[in-house]
Amino acid sequence: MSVKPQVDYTLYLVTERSLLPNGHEFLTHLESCLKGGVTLVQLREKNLDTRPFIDLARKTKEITQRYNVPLIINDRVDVALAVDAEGVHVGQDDMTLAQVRNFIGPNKIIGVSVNNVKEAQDAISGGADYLGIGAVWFTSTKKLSKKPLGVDGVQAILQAMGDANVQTVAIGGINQQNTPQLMAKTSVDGRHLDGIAVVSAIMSSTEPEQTCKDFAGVVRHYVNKCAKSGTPIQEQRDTKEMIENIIKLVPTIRQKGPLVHHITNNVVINDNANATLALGASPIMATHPEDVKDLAAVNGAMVLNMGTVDETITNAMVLAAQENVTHGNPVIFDPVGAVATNLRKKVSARFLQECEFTVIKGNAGEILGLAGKGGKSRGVDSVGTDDESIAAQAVRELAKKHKCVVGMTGVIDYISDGQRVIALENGHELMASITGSGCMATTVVGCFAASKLFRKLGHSIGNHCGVWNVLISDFCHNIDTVFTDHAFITTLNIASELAAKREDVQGPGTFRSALIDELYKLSKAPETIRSAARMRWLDLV
Ligand SMILES: Cc1ncc(COP(=O)(O)OP(=O)(O)O)c(N)n1
Ligand SMILES: Cc1ncsc1CCOP(=O)(O)O
Repeated sequence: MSVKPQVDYTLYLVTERSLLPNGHEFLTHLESCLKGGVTLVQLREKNLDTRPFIDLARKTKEITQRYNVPLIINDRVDVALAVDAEGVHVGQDDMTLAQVRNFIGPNKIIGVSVNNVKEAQDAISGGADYLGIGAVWFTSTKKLSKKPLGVDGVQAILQAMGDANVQTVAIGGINQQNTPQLMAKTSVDGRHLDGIAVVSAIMSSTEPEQTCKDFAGVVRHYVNKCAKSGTPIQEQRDTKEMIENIIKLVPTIRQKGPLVHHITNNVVINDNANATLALGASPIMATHPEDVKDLAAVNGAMVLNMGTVDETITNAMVLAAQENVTHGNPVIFDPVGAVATNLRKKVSARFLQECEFTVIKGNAGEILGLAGKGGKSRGVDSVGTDDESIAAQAVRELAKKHKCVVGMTGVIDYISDGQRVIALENGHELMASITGSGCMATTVVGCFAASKLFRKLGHSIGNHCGVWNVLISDFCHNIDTVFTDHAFITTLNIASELAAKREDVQGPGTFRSALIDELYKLSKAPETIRSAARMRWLDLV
């Protein structure tokens, strides 16, 4: 009698033949994926009659068997039995777990789709071997009947599971850009995802072997860290390496021209749009809820700036944050004047409660205030702290609490992912003499974050794997990508130093124009950043 196979859930390929690139044959594509490190395969055929389904399953199993990788059949117990597949995956509307177990016996694997804590608990008590938690994000592969969970929703399910003996994968909208974020943010207190289940980003890849290597490398990186420490410890990377990454990424913004949707304050709309253009990204400054929804489907990043508080705009911003999260887009929040008035305190509290941010970036007064460390604002101007350890604690605690990257701008900028804190030391005092320089820093973070999300209408991310291979190796294997995004503020700070040095700059008015020019010049010749950038890690207890 066969025994239940040991399964490695790291990279679970769920098939969808209609997504194959032109000229790719299914079984050859599958074999490349297995060579690239796929550890589990699910044959998912929604429209195939029984006999051709069995034929395909048999051919698929011949290949998976050669790679020692288990084959799971989606929905169809009869097909699984016919080819002696290693297991079956069922959803909430399919045959029940108990019925499947009766048919296929105790030594086969059963996976169950879950979307909330109750479904997870039922599946666990019913004896599921693994849970497919999703959809994490919006996906065009499957019509979703429920709102995507977001990373927070996945984490809530994982946490509620405690130490239950069941494996977990996340599914839905997972691509190479959002995998590090998903893995890092869901690894808490010893519980973590065991892997990811991916359809389109692998099935539509023109370089499936490399794509799978990249995915598997990222997932393993986080799973291994978690196994060692309970919560993954992020390394303090060599700052020289970080600077080289910035230099490499700068031109990709212009190459890709990603859309960066801003809902920002009345004072800085024009400067924020021009800074976006100067870096080679494409600004759109739209506030209507209908626009917000459509744009989320094509957006590279969402920049939200609460400088002009107004109820309609606040509602649009909350909607924009939520819509963009369901599409897996980075959302960057600038809590302008967060603690300046009672109204702003209420509004910023609402944002933090209702939205999931990738990055929160504010001045010292705002960040200290949100972190409960006594920050003050005079109007929207910062009244900060000269004490580096207070600044560092504030960014770190806020980042940990909201599970995102937090940056505090000022003479020195402090950035944290909840563990590490880095100080960026470039910048010029004239920045404080023009309005909206902090908002411009938020825009710069948005442009860099967007440049890694190569969304094209109607195309899946998998088509851009060539570019991804370069980026993934630089950004994903060692670090949480969003952390590096924030270090890109360095680019603006260096632009301010270059602008201030110019002979034609006589004061704030000329400085403002020169700043945009220097940002533009840096975007064309980023090597200048190499000798100019100054950043250092802080060692905190
Ligand atoms: C690993 C994994 N997780 C979830 C699903 C979704 O299954 P289901 O809800 O049954 O939807 P369909 O895949 O049948 O459309 C899955 N297939 N795999
Ligand atoms: C089958 C399934 N179940 C929940 S989301 C999903 C589709 C995931 O596809 P993709 O990886 O292309 O987003």
